Amino acid sequence: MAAFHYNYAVICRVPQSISNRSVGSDNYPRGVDVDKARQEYETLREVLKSLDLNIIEMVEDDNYPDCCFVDDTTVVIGNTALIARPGHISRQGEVGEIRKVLVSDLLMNVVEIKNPKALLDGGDVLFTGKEIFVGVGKRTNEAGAQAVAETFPEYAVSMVNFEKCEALHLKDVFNMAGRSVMAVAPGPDVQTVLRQMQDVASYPYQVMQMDTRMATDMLFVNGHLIHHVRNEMGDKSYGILDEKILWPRHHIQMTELAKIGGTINSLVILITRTRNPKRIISNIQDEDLGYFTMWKRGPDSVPILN
Ligand SMILES: CN(C)C(=N)NCCC[C@H](N)C(=O)O
Repeated sequence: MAAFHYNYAVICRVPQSISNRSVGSDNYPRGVDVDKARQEYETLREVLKSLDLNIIEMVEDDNYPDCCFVDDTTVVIGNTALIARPGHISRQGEVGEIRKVLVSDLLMNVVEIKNPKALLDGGDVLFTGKEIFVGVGKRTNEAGAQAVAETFPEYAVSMVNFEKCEALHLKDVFNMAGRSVMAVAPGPDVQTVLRQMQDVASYPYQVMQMDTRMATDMLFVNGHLIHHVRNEMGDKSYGILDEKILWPRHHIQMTELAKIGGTINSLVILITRTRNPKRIISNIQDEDLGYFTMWKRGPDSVPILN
């Protein structure tokens, strides 16, 4: 199977309201340090920019304190985007702006979930490049997993029972670190889910066992691995990466956003956008779209397509 080369990354700025209104901020009575969270986000944005990606940066919306965690709002593979239905009610409205970006700017084939009972967080969907695993647990139910299977019939889609896992999202504890290397968090609850995945997997993966949860949070994009700085993930896990990952690595900090469940992978929607024969794009070619584009009213805003 050809390796995926992503050409777009959709990200969203960190809203001020994340400080004390995000899901999970109750655990931090002193609030999240928004300036620090924004620095973390900006560092990630700069790394993504260096990786041959067109960046679509959405302006934050204080009505949605978790809006920067864009990965939960959609599942995108190829030219198709399934709009998620976040399992936490406060997050369901986030999909509106994402839908607009996917439809109007990126001209994707956008699919809506039909079953009114379905719940789906993108953070529960792990696309390995070859097949899809959907964790059914705190935020995603079976009907949500079913919607993924119906939307992407060209891939094997396996539902894994994630209910007993302590983590909130599947991608808090499983992530791709390379083309067939899967990083796995420690803990018996995670190992139980891993066994389920191994039982149903259609392809062999090399399991890279990490020794901290945070060390598992990473993003593999265009042959590069973005992960945490050494002191955040622990020396042992860092040593594992040194030994196993022979492709370029980028080290960033994510401690502030992690306080409210944020991860590196949760901040990015990666897209491989090819020409879509069903929709006509006025004379503009991908190459003309600009290196750094801004959705909505940002000061550097550049219209992507018109
Ligand atoms: C793996 N992914 C996508 C995530 N970890 N998402 C972070 C969501 C955090 C937010 N406070 C929430 O509770 O929804």
